Amino acid sequence: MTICSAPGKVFLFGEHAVVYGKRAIACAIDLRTEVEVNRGGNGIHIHSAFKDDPDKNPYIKMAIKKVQQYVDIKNLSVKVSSTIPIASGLGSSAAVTVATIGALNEEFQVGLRKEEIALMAYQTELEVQGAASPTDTFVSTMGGTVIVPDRKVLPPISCGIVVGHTGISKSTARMVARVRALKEKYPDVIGGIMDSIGCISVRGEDLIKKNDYRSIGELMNVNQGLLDALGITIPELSLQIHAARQHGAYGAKVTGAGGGGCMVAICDEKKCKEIATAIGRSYGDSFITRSTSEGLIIK
Ligand SMILES: Nc1ncnc2c1ncn2[C@@H]1O[C@H](COP(=O)(O)OP(=O)(O)OP(=O)(O)O)[C@@H](O)[C@H]1O
Ligand SMILES: C[C@@](O)(CCO)CC(=O)[O-]
Ligand SMILES: [Mg+2]
Repeated sequence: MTICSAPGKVFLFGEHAVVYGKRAIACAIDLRTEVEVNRGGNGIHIHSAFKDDPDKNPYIKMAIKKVQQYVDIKNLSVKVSSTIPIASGLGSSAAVTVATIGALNEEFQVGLRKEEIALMAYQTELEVQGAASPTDTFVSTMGGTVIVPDRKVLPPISCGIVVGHTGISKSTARMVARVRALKEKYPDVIGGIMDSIGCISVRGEDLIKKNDYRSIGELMNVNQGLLDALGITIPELSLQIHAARQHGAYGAKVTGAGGGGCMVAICDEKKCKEIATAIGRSYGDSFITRSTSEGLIIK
């Protein structure tokens, strides 16, 4: 029996643009998905409290298929438990994929290194979704603050992080397809927006190294303006974003694919409670979280 867990994430900068090779920066957060694998039984059985997916666990099944390229897995039970809101921009699909591959790697002594697990998890997301960047799977495997496609790992950020959750679920695959259609229709216009988002992430690396959270927040706000231009913000997310800014956040934006799901604000730690309350009053729920260095771990 092996148990592994892997974290969710927030994007500071670069979602959507990263699908086109632009730079993005994301932080692992202290919400996690735990996967327990047990050999034996009769066939492959998956148990998860999340049962809404019409495709019935596509990420877990694809993750098992990837590991089956290395070892014969016939009889197996997989149990999943998670504190990451699903289909909400916090990387729940990456966390369940990374934790599954990590647990199988350990249980069947496949010998994959962390970089290889991250790559296999990325290929899993790519096959299930049709399009994906390596960001979510890389940050979930490595923890800390990551820069993609460079695959740099920096320490966790040390400011306050508040997440607003609209409770409106969305599908990453569908949002990525919508942005792609817009880009194909107006390649010159949307291409320029993608370039600008990439520039923000390039500036962001230096600011993160200097712990300049005020400037990081300023650029998160600029990034949000560009995400809005891509059409991925909904009114409920805008309410939460503006509530966070009005109550002293350094910056606030959508995290992940948009179309619903979550926004993220960064702030002085002392301001977290006030901002979380303001977000919750504007729409949906909110919670305070932390950036973590703990990526994929074996329990
Ligand atoms: N605990 C879980 N158990 C089983 N499947 C899960 C679990 N968590 C996530 N999933 C799978 O991930 C899918 C949601 O992935 P999706 O990429 O749309 O959203 P997300 O990863 O939460 O957000 P984002 O990709 O924007 O960060 C679910 O439909 C389900 O297939
Ligand atoms: C929208 C997107 O950029 C972020 C999803 O968390 C898709 C991806 O990077 O795979
Ligand atoms: Mg996902």
